[in-house]
Amino acid sequence: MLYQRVDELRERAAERMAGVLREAAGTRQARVEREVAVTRYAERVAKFDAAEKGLCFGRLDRRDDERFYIGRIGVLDEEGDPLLLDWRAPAARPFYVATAAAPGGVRRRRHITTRDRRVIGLDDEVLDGDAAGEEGLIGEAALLAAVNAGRTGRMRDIVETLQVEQDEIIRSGPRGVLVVQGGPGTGKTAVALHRAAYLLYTHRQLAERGVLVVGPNATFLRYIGQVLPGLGETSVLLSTVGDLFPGVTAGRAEPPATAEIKGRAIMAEVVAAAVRDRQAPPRGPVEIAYGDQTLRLEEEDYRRAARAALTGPVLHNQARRIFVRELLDQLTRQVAQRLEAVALDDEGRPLDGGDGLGALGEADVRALLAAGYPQELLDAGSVAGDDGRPLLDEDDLAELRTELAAAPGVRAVLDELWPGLTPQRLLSDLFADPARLASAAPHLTDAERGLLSRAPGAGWTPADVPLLDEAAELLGEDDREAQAQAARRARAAAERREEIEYAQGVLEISVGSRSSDLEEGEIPEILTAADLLGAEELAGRQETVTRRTVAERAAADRTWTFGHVIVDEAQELSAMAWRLLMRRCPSRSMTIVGDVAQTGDAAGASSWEQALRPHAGDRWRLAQLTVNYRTPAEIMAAAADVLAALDPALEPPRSVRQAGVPPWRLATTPAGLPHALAEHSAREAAHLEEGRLAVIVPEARLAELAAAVAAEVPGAAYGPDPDLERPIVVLSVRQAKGLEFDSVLIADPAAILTASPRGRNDLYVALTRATQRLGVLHPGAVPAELAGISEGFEHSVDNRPFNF
Ligand SMILES: Nc1ncnc2c1ncn2[C@@H]1O[C@H](COP(=O)(O)OP(=O)(O)OP(=O)(O)O)[C@@H](O)[C@H]1O
Repeated sequence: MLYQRVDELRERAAERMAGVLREAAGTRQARVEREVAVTRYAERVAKFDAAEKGLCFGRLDRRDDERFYIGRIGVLDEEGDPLLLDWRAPAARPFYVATAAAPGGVRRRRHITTRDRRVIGLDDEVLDGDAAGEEGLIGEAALLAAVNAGRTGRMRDIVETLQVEQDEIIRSGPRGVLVVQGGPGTGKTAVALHRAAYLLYTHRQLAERGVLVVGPNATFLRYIGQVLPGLGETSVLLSTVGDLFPGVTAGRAEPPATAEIKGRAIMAEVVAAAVRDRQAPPRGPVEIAYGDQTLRLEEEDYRRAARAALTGPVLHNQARRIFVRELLDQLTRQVAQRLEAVALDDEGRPLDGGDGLGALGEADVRALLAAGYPQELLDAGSVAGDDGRPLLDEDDLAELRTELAAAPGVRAVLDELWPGLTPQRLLSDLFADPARLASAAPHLTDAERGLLSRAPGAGWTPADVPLLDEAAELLGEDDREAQAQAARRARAAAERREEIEYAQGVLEISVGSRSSDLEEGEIPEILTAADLLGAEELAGRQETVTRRTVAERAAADRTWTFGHVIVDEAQELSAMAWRLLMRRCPSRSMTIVGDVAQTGDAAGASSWEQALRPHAGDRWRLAQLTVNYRTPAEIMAAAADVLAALDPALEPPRSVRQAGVPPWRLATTPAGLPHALAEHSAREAAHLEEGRLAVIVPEARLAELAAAVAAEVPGAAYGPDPDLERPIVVLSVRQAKGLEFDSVLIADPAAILTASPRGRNDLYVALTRATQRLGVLHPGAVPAELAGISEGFEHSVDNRPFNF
């Protein structure tokens, strides 16, 4: 019935759209109205399409005999009464929160499973007010089916089985900073994404500024990339911090120790000092070659100009305009005075022609000509008017000034004293010059400054991006940059005008021919772009694929501020990255999700308090997630040992189920590890059939061990941005963060432990990636933290002991 109704509504929307397109739209006003209507109908059609799979997944039977169906979208009948409630609607809420102990008017909750358009399963819970029947899980059967399902390399939405503690976070108001702390597998990522969908549905105005979702790397963003479009939401930009500076591709890797230094809060002061250093007074007077003359700037001249430039809170490049103007004024006066001095005697009378002009240099003569001195007066040897007064009036001085401003010697000195700077130039110059670094970063040690040093043009790293952003805030727009941007905008506007005209043509031809083919009232079966879109919209879509949505406009604009910002794996963010994100969200409407026990990055946070205090003081609220939906209890027990070694005060999350397969470990010889790993990878892969296997290895051994695995299992994915949809993928811990797999093999845990000061956190992350099976291969003795895992894998693949 619901699918039938959705089909009807979809057809009606398509029909209306076709009708609107057939209407003549002669005036501009009529065309605009047509476009608006067409866009609205096109959005409706798209929404119905997105909800096709699992349209309805629940039913609530109330004690008052009312019955509601819950689904991905809301659907009304002819009278406007609800047939299907959107999962985000307030009336749908009991589906997620009603329990046997607190049924809230609900008698029965039904989970409905569909495949294509057929119901293939029902699961009922009777909520009879019996507190003893309280299990703590909502829709247990549907939930367990979801968590046990094989993984595909793409995250799925969880609207059908959201749990109470998750629902509370998702529906929490948008204001202020909400921190969601939870152990591995507690659904933090899933909750963050559903919260984005909920906020966009409930607070429509958020769509205008869009929502930013920040994740740790490109692989992770691809992993979660389908969830929001699947929920019908597109006003969301997914990005890493490293991608938030338009025009810079932060593709270079660097040692973790360097990234750690770049992430420290003190780097804000280093960048500010680096900017100030570019405004430093010269040591002693500066001589400027100007034609065949030499002009001279005293330190005091510099200081006067700098004082004028820096009155009030101005940015470096804006201040430069004032500085340049002041210094040019001074130089103009200097040249003018010199001209007058050589041309007039002490009483202001013109000098004798021969002597006076003899004292003038070639540049002076040129300047005088440029300043409007009549050639004949110069020829006559006089530089003053008949009345004996100098002829350098305001206009003459202005011209002289223009000439000075264009003189290469003058430009070079101005550039030296107060250069126009882009963030890129500021940082390249800083990192390439030990003297600049020493001056801007006196609080770093020589060794730390050494780590920051690099040749210009080496390429940017993700940790550079917050520094570039910081610099951009202090520099303001560089003149050249502003000009280039204005030119780009003008070009884009011209191209867009052309495209609109072209699209209008396409639309008219297309609508004309289609409508003539159609019977009265018939709608076209296959909708083309022209059926769906108005000319302007069509032009917009053709313009460039990346300029279509709010999210994409936001991605191209460094100064864009978002309606809401969601940060995933937020524990990894450095202090400098936090500063950048806070600038993108002045309203501080933010959701921050993560687990401080999983922090692997040396620049990351060890407490939320420490990360957030500088930006939000104590004005942030904490919500906790406590149930692990990913890692089975057997594997979580092994991970808990590592967590206890990390900090005995930390509580592991409670697993929602057992897998029935205990984790195993196996000792190998150091030389035998690659071979053993490859063999076990092949066995696990064969065992898994449909699911996904991850082999997690120490970062330093990634290339070597991945090659060994790929030699045994062709098609295994690895590399900087591996394809997670392949059956086997070899990853470092850093790459595996936030991801999950049916089965996981960990190689050389001792090397993971010792690779960084946060080695235990890393091992904890690696151990908690599996949804079903876990094996550990350790060359030599087992690290103490893993001694609790039973040796040998008789419970695992094929019950045969297997030793290398
Ligand atoms: N209510 C739920 N119903 C079904 N599946 C769920 C539910 N909550 C979480 N899951 C599943 O549990 C798994 C872990 O979720 P998610 O990746 O969001 O956890 P996380 O807290 O971000 O983990 P980590 O900190 O390890 O990155 C996912 O497969 C997710 O779909």
